[in-house]
Amino acid sequence: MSRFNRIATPIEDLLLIERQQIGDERGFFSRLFCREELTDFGATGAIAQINHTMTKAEGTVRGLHFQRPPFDEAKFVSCVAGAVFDIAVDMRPNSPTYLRWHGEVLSMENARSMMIPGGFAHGFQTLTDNCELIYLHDKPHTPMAEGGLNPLDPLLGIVWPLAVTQMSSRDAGFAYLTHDGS
Ligand SMILES: Cc1cn([C@H]2C[C@H](O)[C@@H](COP(=O)(O)OP(=O)(O)O[C@H]3O[C@H](C)C(=O)[C@H](O)[C@H]3O)O2)c(=O)[nH]c1=O
Repeated sequence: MSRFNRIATPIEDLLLIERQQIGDERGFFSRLFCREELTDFGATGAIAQINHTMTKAEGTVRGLHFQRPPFDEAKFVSCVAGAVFDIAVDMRPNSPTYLRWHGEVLSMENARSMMIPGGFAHGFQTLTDNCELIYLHDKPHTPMAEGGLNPLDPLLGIVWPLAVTQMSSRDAGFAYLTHDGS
């Protein structure tokens, strides 16, 4: 019996994964990831790095980040405390949904994760204080390959649920895209 329910999104290959929680009087047990069941995670299927972030204030935006090929990484993003509006932007040049974004609420309560293939930029906005995210990456952090999109870029047209209360200077400094996506 699968521990994960896969939900398609309007962007091909971008999946929402619902994790089964096995509850009892003590609370619940949940499998955060399973390579055997989620074989389509990443090109290699291997987990190269696991990251954990805590974001203190509601309304904070982190992202939108990506790594350029050959370091373009698949990410499996789960919210284990609080709730976030998680966004992925399709940056695959030949994709019919190139530069389209899709967002989902990930929270401790809804036990949902986003499976984001390589070729996407990722970011999120916190919907509560004290949000914690766990990221699984199939490639290591490679600063020289890192790039970013401005979360407020009008060309992307991302509708953030809340007024943006905090953003790193790096994220705020990403240049807006031009109409050819450059
Ligand atoms: C990503 C990363 C960062 N760092 C260091 C670099 C900085 O000194 C510090 C904070 O990095 P940054 O400001 O890039 O952290 P976020 O803004 O949360 O970035 C992350 O959040 C967005 C939403 C993502 O999707 C990425 O996973 C990741 O880029 O951690 C590391 O040491 N290893 C890493 O793998």
